[in-house]
Amino acid sequence: MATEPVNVSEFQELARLALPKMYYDYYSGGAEDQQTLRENVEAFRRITFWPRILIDVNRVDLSTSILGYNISAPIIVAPTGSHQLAHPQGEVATAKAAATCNTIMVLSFTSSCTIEEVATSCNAVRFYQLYIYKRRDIAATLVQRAEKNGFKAIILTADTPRLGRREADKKNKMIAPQLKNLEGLFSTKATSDGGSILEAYVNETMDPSLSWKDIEWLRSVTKLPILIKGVLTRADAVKAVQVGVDGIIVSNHGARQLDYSPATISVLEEVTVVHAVEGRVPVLMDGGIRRGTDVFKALALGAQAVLVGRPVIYGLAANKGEYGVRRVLEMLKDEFELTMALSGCSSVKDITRRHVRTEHERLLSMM
Ligand SMILES: Cc1cc2nc3c(=O)[nH]c(=O)nc-3n(C[C@H](O)[C@H](O)[C@H](O)COP(=O)(O)O)c2cc1C
Ligand SMILES: CCCCCCC(=O)C(=O)O
Repeated sequence: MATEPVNVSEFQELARLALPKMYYDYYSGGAEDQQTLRENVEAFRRITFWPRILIDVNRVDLSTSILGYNISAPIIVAPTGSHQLAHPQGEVATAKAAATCNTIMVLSFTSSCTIEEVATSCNAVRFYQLYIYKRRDIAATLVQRAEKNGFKAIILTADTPRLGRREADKKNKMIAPQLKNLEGLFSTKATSDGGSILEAYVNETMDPSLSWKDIEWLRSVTKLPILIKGVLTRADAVKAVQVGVDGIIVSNHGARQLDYSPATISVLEEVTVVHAVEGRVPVLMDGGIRRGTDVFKALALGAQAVLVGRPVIYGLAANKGEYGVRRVLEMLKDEFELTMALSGCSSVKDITRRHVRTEHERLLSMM
């Protein structure tokens, strides 16, 4: 592609050209038949707008706040692993872009750069994403390091008792992550029987017995707010509120875990995660956000903000580092701003359920 990308999706092809096949497949792939991977994007396309006219949109304010932190737009960097496979500056470049765009970065447990490197690189508001290994002391140590280094919340990813079946990774014999954070604490060596080494590593280390009662344990090792990532059902949303989490992330892990789980935008309201929660804690969502219109749709259906995974990596990988990530975030913000103006919303608070029509409503209207 000779010209500069004009939308977020165009970064994907640049990333494909820039990356070794093993890494590109790891970043872009989903589980098994990749049905949920396609659906995460397609489900947004089935939602249409009910725009309002003759409303003063001379000034459009995208800003919002999450857990009390003001951000320039409800678009946050999702936790994704191994950024140094995409660019030598890894998560430091990503964090700097998040800081420039005045948004939150969620640093992955599987980051290539350390908690300390990211913390000292810039002043982005940072949350820390946690996986819990069989060796619980690892989680406790990392949470405490994140807290000491100014991270503002813990995101517990709860959808990965084992790794999803990612067939490209099996064929490519995907390597295990280089987890610099674990140096001196825990080995990242693993052997596989000829398939994905990453998968073998995860299945050896992750604690599949993790359960709701462990939230209490996590509370006992940190004062930071705890958000649960991976909620897809009303029952789990209710449970999460009952056990006292400080926020919920509706996510299917970018379709990398259980194939044929629903597209996240389709359950955000439909499974009434939002209704179940009834405003008691913030509800965020991720999966398939590729346009500013997607951000608007997610907010109209009750999310307070969205997280963006692959597009950030593609921006990073297109040999552009911090600049590429910044461009991705800026493009999404620009498109979101235009969507607000064309829908008659001058602030995020003005976005309501009445601004969108779901597939379900369209079908009902035909009966
Ligand atoms: C390459 C890659 C690595 C990921 N690593 C993590 C991770 O370490 N922890 C986590 O909670 N989620 C991880 N995720 C899931 C993302 O946080 C997020 O849920 C997903 O990417 C959102 O979908 P999107 O890529 O369509 O935006 C990863 C996703 C990708 C694509
Ligand atoms: C402890 C290693 C976890 C690797 C999985 C990273 C991830 O969430 C993903 O690839 O998806």
